[in-house]
Amino acid sequence: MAAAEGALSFSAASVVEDVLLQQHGTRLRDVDVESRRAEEAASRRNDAAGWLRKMVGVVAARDLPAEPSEEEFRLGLRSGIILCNVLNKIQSGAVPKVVESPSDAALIPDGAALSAFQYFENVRNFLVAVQEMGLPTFEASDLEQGGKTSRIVNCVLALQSFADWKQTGGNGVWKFGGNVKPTISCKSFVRKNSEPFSNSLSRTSSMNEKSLNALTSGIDSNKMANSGSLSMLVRAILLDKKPEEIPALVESVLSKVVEEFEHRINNQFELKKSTTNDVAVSFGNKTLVKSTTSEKPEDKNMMLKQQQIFYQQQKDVQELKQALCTTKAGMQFMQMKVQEEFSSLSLHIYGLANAASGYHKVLEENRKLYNQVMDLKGNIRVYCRVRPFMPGQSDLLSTVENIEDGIISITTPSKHGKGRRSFNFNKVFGPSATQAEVFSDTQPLIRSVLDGYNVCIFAYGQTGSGKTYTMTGPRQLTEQNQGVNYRALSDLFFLAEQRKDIFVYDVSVQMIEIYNEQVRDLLVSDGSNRRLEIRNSSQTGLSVPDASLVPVSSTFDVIDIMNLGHRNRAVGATALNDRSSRSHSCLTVHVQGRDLTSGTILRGCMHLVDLAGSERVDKSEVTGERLKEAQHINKSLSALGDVISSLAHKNPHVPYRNSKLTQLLQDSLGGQAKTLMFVHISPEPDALGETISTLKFAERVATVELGAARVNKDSADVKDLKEQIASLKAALARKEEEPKHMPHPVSGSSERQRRKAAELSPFHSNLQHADAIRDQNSCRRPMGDVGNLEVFTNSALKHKKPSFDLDELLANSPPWPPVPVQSYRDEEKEVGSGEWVDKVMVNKEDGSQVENTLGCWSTNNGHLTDGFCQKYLQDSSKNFPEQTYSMFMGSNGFDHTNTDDVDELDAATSDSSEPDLLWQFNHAKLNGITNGIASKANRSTSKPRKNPDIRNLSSSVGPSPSRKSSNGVGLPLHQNGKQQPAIDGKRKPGNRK
Ligand SMILES: Nc1ncnc2c1ncn2[C@@H]1O[C@H](COP(=O)(O)OP(=O)(O)OP(=O)(O)O)[C@@H](O)[C@H]1O
Repeated sequence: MAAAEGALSFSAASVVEDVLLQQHGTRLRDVDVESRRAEEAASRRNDAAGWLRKMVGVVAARDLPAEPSEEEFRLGLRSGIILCNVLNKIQSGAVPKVVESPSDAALIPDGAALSAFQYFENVRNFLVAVQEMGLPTFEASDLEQGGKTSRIVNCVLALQSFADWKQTGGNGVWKFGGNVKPTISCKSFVRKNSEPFSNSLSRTSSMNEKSLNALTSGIDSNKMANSGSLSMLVRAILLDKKPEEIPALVESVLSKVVEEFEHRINNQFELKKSTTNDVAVSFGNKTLVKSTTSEKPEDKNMMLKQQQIFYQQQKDVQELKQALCTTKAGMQFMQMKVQEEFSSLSLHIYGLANAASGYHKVLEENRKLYNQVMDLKGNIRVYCRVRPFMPGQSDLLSTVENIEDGIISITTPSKHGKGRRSFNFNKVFGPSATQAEVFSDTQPLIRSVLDGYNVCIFAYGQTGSGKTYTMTGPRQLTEQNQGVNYRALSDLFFLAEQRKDIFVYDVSVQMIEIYNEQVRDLLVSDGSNRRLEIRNSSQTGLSVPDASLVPVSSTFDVIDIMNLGHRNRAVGATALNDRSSRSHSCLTVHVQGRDLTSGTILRGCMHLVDLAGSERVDKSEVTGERLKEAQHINKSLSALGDVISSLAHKNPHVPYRNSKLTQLLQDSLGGQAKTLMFVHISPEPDALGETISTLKFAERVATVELGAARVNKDSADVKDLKEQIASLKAALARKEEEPKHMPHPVSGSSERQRRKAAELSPFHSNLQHADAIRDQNSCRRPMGDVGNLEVFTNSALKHKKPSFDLDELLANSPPWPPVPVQSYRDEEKEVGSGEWVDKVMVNKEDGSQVENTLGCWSTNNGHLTDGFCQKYLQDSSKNFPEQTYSMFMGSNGFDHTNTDDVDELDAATSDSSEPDLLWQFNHAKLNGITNGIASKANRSTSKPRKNPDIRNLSSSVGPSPSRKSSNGVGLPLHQNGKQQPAIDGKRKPGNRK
């Protein structure tokens, strides 16, 4: 409250006074309050001046008259000397240094100015001391003209009161007001007023004064104490008031005073605020505006406080600046760090980008290496699969004796009871192998397709051996028994998905069928049966550009597509297999991959071929249309064999155009293409002939085509052959002990036959050679002693050429396709000696072959016995099946056959005569032997053939019913279908079924 009061520039008394004047001014005018106030003020001034003079003495207070006017009073005290000295008298040392008036003012130049300054010091020191003593003060400006003298008077009188209190011993706490003697005497006041007024005033004063004093004491008791004018005013107001009116009056005055007080406080507060702002602004501008510097102590305090606040604020600002600097430095540091991290990150990213491109290169390299490994494994791989017995065949004994490490051993009957023949493949799957197991080794090829390679997977085998099962699956298809086709495509999608960050692949499929050498689209939905052309030089890169090309993106698409294909596929019923497919079906998957980084386009193509079964015509009991189908099938399979054979020998010309099948597969056979052949065999004993033929061919393909593995395989063969040569030598040595001459019962007819063939043939030049061969025949040994025709063939070659040429050897191995051996059981009965298969081969492949072969061989060593030749020729004269013929012709004659013309093919078979056949066979084998590889000379000499018999014979492919007699010699039939009489009369008569 004291602080608040100190800050106020007005007193509560003045406020009350003003309020009372405002409310009752008009009435007060009547009582001349102003004059009375002036009178009262003069009286109090005189009291104060008198007391001061008394205290400091008249001399010292020479400027202060005893009854001074307001002006005199102010000027008298203006130097502050009197006031300071009086104060020091009351309380010594209250003002430590009092600036005294110079004794001679003239000594001081510009003394007035200096004095004013010094006086101001005195006044200020006085006011500070008085304030510290708790006495009412005034303001320094009150000593100037216009100032409030009454406040100075109040202060002096309060000082007097204090001095009196001190003089009386200073007991208790001095309290201004309580100790103050009222300076206004009622008497003198009353003296100037009329009696009734005086009475009324005296009557109410005791009570009313108390009320108003109580009213004002709480507000400004110090100042009110000596405020005679206020008392007078109060009295004047209360003069005519009744006692019961006074509370309401007091209440109204009080509320008015509070209102006025609040109003003034607010005004002052506003004023202070603006002053503070001015000061702050001037401080901010670092110029201290003197005019704003209040000389009042409250103002000074305020200023000090403001200064403190200002300094505090400046300090805060400094601190903030410092914090800002620190933050800035921190930010710069962080920026630097971010920069550093950014550059290290860039380096890291750069490294990663490098690594990524390196990874790309590694992937590329990986792909190359992978494919190189695949190449090293061999471009053509051969897997063998054995079908399990069909339901209801549990009582049968399997012909498959053992399967181990890619070697399959087949039980074969021999003269000693039981023989065994082993074949080596890349892999052999037994009857219990699952579809997944079979496919697992195929998977790497799928990867190659995505790497832009062409792949061909085909299933080969006799009818009902499980080709369709391997490639597609059984009729009731489940996820487990899905075949290679489905798995290959889902693997393709899977790998494509895995590579999707590197490559984008488009996959589309075609499905076609080759039936009777006609290409049909299997993906037509309108049932149209249009013949399609195969164009290997097509712009689109598609072999069959007109076939439906259906984009696929999932295994489900593939299943749909293949279901459609299977519905459209020509399926014919045969006696062997009611689902036997008589056409080759080919699902071709075209893959185009775009490298997302380099933009390179890779194109791969995969043929998944389910070949038609190479069934034995006689067993299938087919005629007419079915027979025609069979002939076409065998013809195309032969062509496939020729192509593989040519590729194996790296012939400059590969006879792709000999069949639609090879034409179709041209891009996927040879070159960069990778080929996988699934060879299927049936386990039944009655399929043994087919099984052996199939396996022989397959082994040959595997041996020939395998790259790196070829050496090992070749070595095994060489070793095998060497052993056989050794055994042959031993046999020869034994034979040398026997009689030199043995009459040959069939030599005459044989000679006649051979000569006739030679005459009909345009190749007269070979006659001489044939003679030589005939001569050698007299030295042949019986088959039973020889054991294996192939051995002889190979041995002869070996003998002829000291440096062993494997290719040549292979070229002279049984040709492809291995045409089913006819009625081997019959042959077995007839021959009854030697290793079963080879024996069959000997018997079925006719004596001419052996005659020639051995002739060649004998020419060089001259040790073959007549007994052997006799037996052999005998056998050959009665057994000369056209299958055997075609087996040998397969690799030599198909490239000049008009394969498109089925009727011509039939005519060929019926036009053939036995001598022609015999000659042709001899000629072929002769050339085969003398030239090593199925010679070109043979082909070139065959080409100009004009003789229809010869042409037709050479073009006969596969099991032709017209040539397929029960005696197996392949007696020619006339066009009417009747068999020609045997030339030598020894051939078994009999018609084909
Ligand atoms: N590995 C096997 N497991 C079980 N059943 C098999 C297996 N292989 C083939 N089969 C069954 O044998 C029968 C003949 O098989 P499939 O039709 O596949 O022979 P194919 O060689 O395709 O005959 P074709 O040449 O006439 O088309 C079918 O009923 C088939 O389900």
